[in-house]
Amino acid sequence: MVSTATSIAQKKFDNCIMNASGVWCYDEKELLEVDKSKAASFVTKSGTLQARKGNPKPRYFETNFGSINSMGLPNQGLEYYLDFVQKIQQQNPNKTYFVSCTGFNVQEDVLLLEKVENSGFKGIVELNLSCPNVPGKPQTGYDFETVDMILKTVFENYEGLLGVKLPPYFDIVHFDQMAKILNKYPLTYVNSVNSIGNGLYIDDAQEKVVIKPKNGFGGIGGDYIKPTALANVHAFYQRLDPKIQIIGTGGIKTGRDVFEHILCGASMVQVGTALMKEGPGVFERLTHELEMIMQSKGYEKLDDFKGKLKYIE
Ligand SMILES: O=C1NC(=O)NC(C(=O)O)N1
Repeated sequence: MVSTATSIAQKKFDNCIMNASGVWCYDEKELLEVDKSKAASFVTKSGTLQARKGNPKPRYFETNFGSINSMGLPNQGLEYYLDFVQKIQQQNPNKTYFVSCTGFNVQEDVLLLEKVENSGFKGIVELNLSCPNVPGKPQTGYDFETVDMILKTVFENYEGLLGVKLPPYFDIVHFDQMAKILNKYPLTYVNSVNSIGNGLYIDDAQEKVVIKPKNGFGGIGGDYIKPTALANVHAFYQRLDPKIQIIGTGGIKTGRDVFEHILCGASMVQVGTALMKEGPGVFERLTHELEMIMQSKGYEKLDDFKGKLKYIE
């Protein structure tokens, strides 16, 4: 009998597949639907200090190969998500939940994590360092000195479980430099990747972009980004202290994609575009497909193949 169970920071999950922050996690209704699905857990939309309306619509568009979005961090505010998770935690005391948050500067990041600690939240925090869609705001994950300073400052006070959501990197030297910084801190996990920022999708018939914000520039997800996602998962798996686990996000729409992310070193995978297209039923399908692949290969548990990607000698 195969098992798709996994653990992050000794927190056990009966499955290794969950939602990606930003998808099906905006409000209580969506979060409850993911909670009731076959997903291992849920992560909330990145909460900011104040609730945000986000960018003008249309701000999300699906293509045959994925999606483009410039949501602009629409969210109910961190406290809404903390209150909701506290409530649902009472009903499921043995389940570990994830709350995502993001500040617009280090002071905000510290404030957000203070709010988390004061709320008594006992799950895992995902600090989003990679939203590409707030006009005028950079993707923090590409500013290495700032990431170093944020983590140094945050860990001076925060003592809970903390993961970071990173943008995709495209240069081996950047993997080296980023891993050197991340290895200095007691991180629970690194989540690679967020969308590939500032792509452009065009409607040829209308000769027009398909989303309104930023003249059509938006984060790319789906099939387009799987090779990049797998490379980032494996690059950090190769470089990070084994105490820092990897969550793989990007391009997952079949059990094979889940299998490949785990083969690259992921302990958990998150689903964005495919969840947006299919709804929370996607978790049951992906779990079944992964189980079939494991069975056909004689693997009983994730550790039988996690991180065991072979190279050509
Ligand atoms: O981190 C994010 N990544 C995305 O691709 N989009 C959202 C957003 O725009 O809110 N945030």
